[in-house]
Amino acid sequence: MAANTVTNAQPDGHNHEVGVALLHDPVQNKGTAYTREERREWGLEGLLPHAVETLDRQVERVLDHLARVKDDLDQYSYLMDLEARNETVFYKAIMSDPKRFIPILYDPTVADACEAFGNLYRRPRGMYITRHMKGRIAEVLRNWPEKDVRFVCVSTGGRILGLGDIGANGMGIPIGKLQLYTACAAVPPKGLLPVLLDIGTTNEHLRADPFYLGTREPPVPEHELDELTEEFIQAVNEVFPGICVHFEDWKGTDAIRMLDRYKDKVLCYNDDIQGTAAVALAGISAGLKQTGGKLQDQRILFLGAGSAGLGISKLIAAELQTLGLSQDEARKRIRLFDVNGLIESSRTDLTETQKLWAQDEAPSKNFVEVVDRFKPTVLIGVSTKAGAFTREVIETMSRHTARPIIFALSNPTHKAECTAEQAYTYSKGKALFAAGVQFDEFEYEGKTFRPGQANNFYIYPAIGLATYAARPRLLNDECFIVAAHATADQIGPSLQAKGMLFPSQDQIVETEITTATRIVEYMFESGLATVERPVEIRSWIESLLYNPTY
Ligand SMILES: NC(=O)C1=CN([C@@H]2O[C@H](COP(=O)(O)OP(=O)(O)OC[C@H]3O[C@@H](n4cnc5c(N)ncnc54)[C@H](O)[C@@H]3O)[C@@H](O)[C@H]2O)C=CC1
Ligand SMILES: CC(=O)C(=O)O
Ligand SMILES: [Mg+2]
Repeated sequence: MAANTVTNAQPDGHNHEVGVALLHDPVQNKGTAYTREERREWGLEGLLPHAVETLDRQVERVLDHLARVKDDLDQYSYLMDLEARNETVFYKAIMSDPKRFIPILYDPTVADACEAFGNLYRRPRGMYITRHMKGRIAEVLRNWPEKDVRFVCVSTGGRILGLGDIGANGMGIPIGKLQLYTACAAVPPKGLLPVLLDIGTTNEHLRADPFYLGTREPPVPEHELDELTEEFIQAVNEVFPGICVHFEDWKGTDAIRMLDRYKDKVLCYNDDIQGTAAVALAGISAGLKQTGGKLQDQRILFLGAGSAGLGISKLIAAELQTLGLSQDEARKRIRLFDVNGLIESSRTDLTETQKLWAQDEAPSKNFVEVVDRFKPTVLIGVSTKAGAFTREVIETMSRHTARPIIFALSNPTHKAECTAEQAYTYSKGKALFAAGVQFDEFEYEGKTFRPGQANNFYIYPAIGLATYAARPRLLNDECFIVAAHATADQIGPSLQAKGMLFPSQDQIVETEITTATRIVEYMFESGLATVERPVEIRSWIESLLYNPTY
């Protein structure tokens, strides 16, 4: 047995595992695709059934199996197991039909996977950095076997989708987000590291759950979180030089504070703030192409003024300034309404970032009243408040606006501010609608409406691919504005004619390569890129892509 599991030194200096160890290595394992010669060479004879199969046949088996699994969470579990057995088959299957698999690996099924994380747990994936490792984080990170890590997606679990604080159960999100770097933008999976920064959780129900896998403590106080994060940021940069830190699903105020602290110092971004902002800007731009309106003429109202709402507001205001408006004029076109009412200047509970958006106007705790008063042309839900876009809200908006643009971005499905059916019915078919999840097409008075999916997965994998290729010093807001325009520009006349606000998910890899190409061009033009500029950017990016093959 021992002789059957040792590693053999190869001419290229790398070790090649043999025997059972090889079959248990998901990156190298080819399973039934090993040829007879390979089976002899690598000590696999007798360890595999007789048949020698192609990769395509292996993928067919996966698809055939999944076609018979009814429950999405069961499909998710099967796919996670597949990835742990054979990464090549996993990505080949996912990338064969991204539209079908994005909702399984990611939003909305990943929400169920996170909620059941402790029950579903089978094997470790990614890294768990806890408060108890303070002072030793770099040492712990060195336990990760891959040395050339290019991205770390890190969450505290403090605000997972619209599910609130679910602590270490949130690990499903960094895992899923990084899987989409590969599935949607062909970023090689080798250098992707999911991390759960386990700072404790406010979730008493989970702390009492016997299957909970995180630290059973309330979260560390803010100053301790800041120290822990500072050490983490320094440690990942020391252990994995050139790494990009992707912040995901932190508690809103932590998310904003960390991005403000690190965006000009290290290569990092916050997907909920910047990625979401870009996808919203892309959707609004696409919507305006259909209505013939101009961004300068819009009145944009947000329900929710946390990391997503404030991030989108900032990027829209930046875009308006490039169109010639002053900062004040830009901000006047935007209103935010949070759990305590309209953000306006008499409020005493606002954060410094929220104060930037407070206008001198009458307070209100009544959302319909604010809709009636402000007459938004664009309504964006980032509140986690399911059903908040009531019939009254949408009817009031529709009275003032010929083609209301309505985005119900809160995730997962049961947190959306309204459904597609509600948006189209309440607006009498006038709304241009998108949600964080994909709603089905809807027939209204003989017309078929195609809701968009306004989800940051249209943006962050492209940012990832651009970053992977150009290795920028930093990522600035302009990278996200470029990404937004590149995404919107890919909705050509035929998609526009179908009322689509986002590109088709069938060709998501092509779409994100096109977006990444535009971002990389900007990175070279602005001096952010640190690698040598190639003659032809797109073909150079294409030469770097992951291709699931043996
Ligand atoms: N579609 C997408 O790509 C994305 C969607 N989101 C979703 O947006 C939602 C919010 O995310 P964050 O802004 O990061 O969270 P956050 O916790 O930072 O902010 C939530 C905001 O909603 C407000 N709020 C809560 N209950 C409310 C109520 N009943 N009425 C009005 N406002 C209320 C809060 O006061 C706060 O301002 C989440 O559900 C998340 O899943 C976030 C990022 C991307
Ligand atoms: C999509 C996403 O990033 C969120 O809902 O948090
Ligand atoms: Mg998120």
